[in-house]
Amino acid sequence: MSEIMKINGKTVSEEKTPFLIGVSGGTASGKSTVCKRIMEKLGQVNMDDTQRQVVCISQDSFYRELNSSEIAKAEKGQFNFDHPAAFNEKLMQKTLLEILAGRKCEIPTYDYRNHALRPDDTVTIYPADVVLFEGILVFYFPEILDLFHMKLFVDTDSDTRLARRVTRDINERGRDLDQVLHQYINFVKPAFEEFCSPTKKFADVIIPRGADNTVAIDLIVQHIREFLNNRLKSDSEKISPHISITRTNSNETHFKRHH
Ligand SMILES: Nc1ncnc2c1ncn2[C@@H]1O[C@H](COP(=O)(O)OP(=O)(O)O)[C@@H](O)[C@H]1O
Ligand SMILES: Nc1ccn([C@@H]2O[C@H](COP(=O)(O)O)[C@@H](O)[C@H]2O)c(=O)n1
Repeated sequence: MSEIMKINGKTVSEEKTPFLIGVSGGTASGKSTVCKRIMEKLGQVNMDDTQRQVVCISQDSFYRELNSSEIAKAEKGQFNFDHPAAFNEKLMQKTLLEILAGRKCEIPTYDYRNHALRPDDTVTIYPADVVLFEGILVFYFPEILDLFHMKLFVDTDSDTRLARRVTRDINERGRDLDQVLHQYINFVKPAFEEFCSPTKKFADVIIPRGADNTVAIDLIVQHIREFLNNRLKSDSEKISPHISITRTNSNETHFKRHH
């Protein structure tokens, strides 16, 4: 018998509810890189999307649409993308609730060069056992904060973050140096101090130095592995035909979900 539980007033089967992990931290702190390392260590990277047990979603997919005057500002580094009002909070919450209810979702990808979502370039998020949701303000909105089963904060020195951000925004996001620095000094840094940094207190685990901190990442991976093994055990006790398990070596376990 599957347990029935309520998530924000909605009834869902606990059996299907993924373990939702929030990953926050300042810009360029290494949130995506930490998530990538976790996925790699769990053997979840080179596999078909439909078979993944662990998936990662970026909060950037929930930036709200800008009007033409806001886009003109954004092009000059004069729009505040680090303020909570830049996000579509309701859509973010609705999508996470769908995910927690074990439903398949379509999520748009974000185009940093044009400051817009790509509605025609969506990613399908298939039901998974563990979902990582990463972004600068994932712990800011109380109703979203409440949904996480585990909260990680990537804590990287701000000079290191600025240095990485300059290189990344120029090389990958089509920005020039003046624009990056103007945006950083006027919006990114003050908003980090006002909205992101205070949410560090909600974290269960703080990861100093981000992806360089292999000890912290290994501990988190171990915790996720235990969750997956327990779920697998209870699934196989019910003789589920939907999941198969392969152990490739003593440290790596590959899980496959058959839809
Ligand atoms: N430990 C690290 N050492 C060197 N470069 C890193 C490290 N972690 C991240 N980076 C680089 O810094 C930039 C930002 O990292 P990313 O993981 O995308 O941060 P975030 O998701 O927090 O914005 C990327 O170009 C990434 O390759
Ligand atoms: N059009 C946009 C949208 C967002 N940003 C910046 O991205 C940062 C968040 O992404 P990270 O990978 O760095 O966490 C945030 O600080 C925004 O300033 C942007 O520059 N342009």
